[in-house]
Amino acid sequence: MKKVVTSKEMASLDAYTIHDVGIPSMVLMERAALAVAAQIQKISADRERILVVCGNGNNGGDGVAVARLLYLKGYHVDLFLTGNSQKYSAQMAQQIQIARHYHVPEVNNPTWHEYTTIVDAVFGVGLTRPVEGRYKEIIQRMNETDAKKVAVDIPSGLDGSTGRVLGTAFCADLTVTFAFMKQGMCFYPGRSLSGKVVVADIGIYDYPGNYGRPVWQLEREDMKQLPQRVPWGNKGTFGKVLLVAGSKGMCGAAYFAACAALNTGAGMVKVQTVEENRIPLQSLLPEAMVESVFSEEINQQLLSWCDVLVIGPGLGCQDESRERANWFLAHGNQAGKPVILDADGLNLLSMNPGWKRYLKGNTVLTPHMGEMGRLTGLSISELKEDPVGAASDYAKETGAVCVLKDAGTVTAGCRDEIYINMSGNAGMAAAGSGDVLSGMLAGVFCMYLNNIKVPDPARMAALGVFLHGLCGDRAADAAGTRGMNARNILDAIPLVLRDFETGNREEHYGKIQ
Ligand SMILES: NC(=O)C1=CN([C@@H]2O[C@H](COP(=O)(O)OP(=O)(O)OC[C@H]3O[C@@H](n4cnc5c(N)ncnc54)[C@H](OP(=O)(O)O)[C@@H]3O)[C@@H](O)[C@H]2O)[C@@H](O)CC1
Ligand SMILES: Nc1ncnc2c1ncn2[C@@H]1O[C@H](COP(=O)(O)OP(=O)(O)O)[C@@H](O)[C@H]1O
Ligand SMILES: [K+]
Repeated sequence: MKKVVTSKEMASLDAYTIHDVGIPSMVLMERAALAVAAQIQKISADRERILVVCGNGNNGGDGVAVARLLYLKGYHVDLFLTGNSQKYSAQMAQQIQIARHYHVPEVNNPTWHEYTTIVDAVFGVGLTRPVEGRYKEIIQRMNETDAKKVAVDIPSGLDGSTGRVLGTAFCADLTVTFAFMKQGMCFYPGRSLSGKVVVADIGIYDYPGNYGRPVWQLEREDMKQLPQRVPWGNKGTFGKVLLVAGSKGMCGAAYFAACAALNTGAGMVKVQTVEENRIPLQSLLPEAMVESVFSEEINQQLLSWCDVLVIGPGLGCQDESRERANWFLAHGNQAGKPVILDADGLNLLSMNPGWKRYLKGNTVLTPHMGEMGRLTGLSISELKEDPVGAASDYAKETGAVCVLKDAGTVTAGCRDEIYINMSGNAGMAAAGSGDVLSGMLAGVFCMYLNNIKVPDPARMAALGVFLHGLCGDRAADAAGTRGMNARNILDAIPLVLRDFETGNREEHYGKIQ
């Protein structure tokens, strides 16, 4: 799990390390420059020509130090100091003095096409306003070259908190970022502009003070947290999922969610749906049971049978759908069962705000941007401006976990734990992917039924979101991002889970012959 910080938080961490811990700024800068130089050495052959473009601040200071380190290693490096010497930060001025001592070459008007690597040290996390004028022109020239492009800390022009471009931005192949992943590099377009990201340890660590909300990015390694399947279990042990899903003419969503729950390892699945969906569902997914009677007695039986509920995929918003959602949401939460509320379940929630009283810490809401707009009254552009804030505010307001789905899905619980998801791809922007997610989330909740240590529901939801993206990536490997569909994601679930299972099995039972 990697910590993710905003520009403002990074500035506080820098200041804390320098002033409270006592590590001099020049020491941090040297470590930062060493990390960048090491990465450049990996991608640049000896004879290549490197141009390091520096601004006035400490990001520029890093760049000057990088140029010096590479020059002293024998690289053909030129420094291009773009700013006004009157405005140099103290460290930048000191770095220039050191570089001049070693006669690192400087150019004022670079012949751009001669360079094979361009290093961007114009602006870092200190960018405060849109890039204009001469800086804009320089960044555009840097982007136009065919050289390999390396950004120091963050591509210049990128807002380190939102991922938005401020005026114009450097488009990097590689970004060497310091201490922590920056939030603006997790969201598009920042994520595309950053290229490959290496997070370098430069001696800045977390501190116990509260400088903001902790935000995390899950990694493959974290999937090892998923509990292994207990060897003594039966189908009841592994969880019973009830899906309140599907309406007349909307059977597919119920199928995707039900199949996803089974493929993620749930022991049994029942679908509460309309009679019209019985035959198609049972033909498509004979493993699932179907119930179409909606009565107090049958509903109570379904509820006491299940461990986890999914309410909403393909449910529709008509009166009869509203009654179904209302009954199972109200009673499900009263019974203390985890509820995944998705799709029309969320649309019904926005039409019936009184339902918020049914939401609890183990309710997971999975709105995409459109659904979130209906729930909160915010526009999509407002939501995209600060998805972390939007998800976390809504989680706090409702007391539920909010999974705000997008290319970088944000999962927030009401206890301030926030996750930004980086798995998945544009092939998942296709009908049915969201239904698969809701079923997978139920499957992940089922995995923890027999576990002594049950993580916070927000963590379980974030693991499900990450897993969903990994399955999307596996589906894209098989079918490409254009041709893949929700069924490819369903097919990928067992394969992806198997990767993590093999390790577990060997760890627990020794190598299987
Ligand atoms: N703290 C440390 O010791 C460490 C910091 N480290 C490094 O420092 C970076 C942060 O450095 P930083 O805070 O100096 O800010 P930075 O990103 O260089 O930009 C500020 C400069 O840009 C200018 N400027 C801003 N916007 C502008 C615009 N639109 N158009 C034009 N100018 C604009 C601004 O000018 P001003 O606003 O004052 O006019 C100022 O001159 C960080 O990313 C990392 O690389 C590491 O070495 C580790 C140790
Ligand atoms: N470009 C993308 N990169 C990564 N994940 C994506 C991308 N586009 C969509 N997704 C994921 O695919 C799913 C789409 O869900 P949703 O919008 O509810 O679709 P549907 O309702 O059609 O099933 C979400 O989990 C979302 O995060
Ligand atoms: K930069």
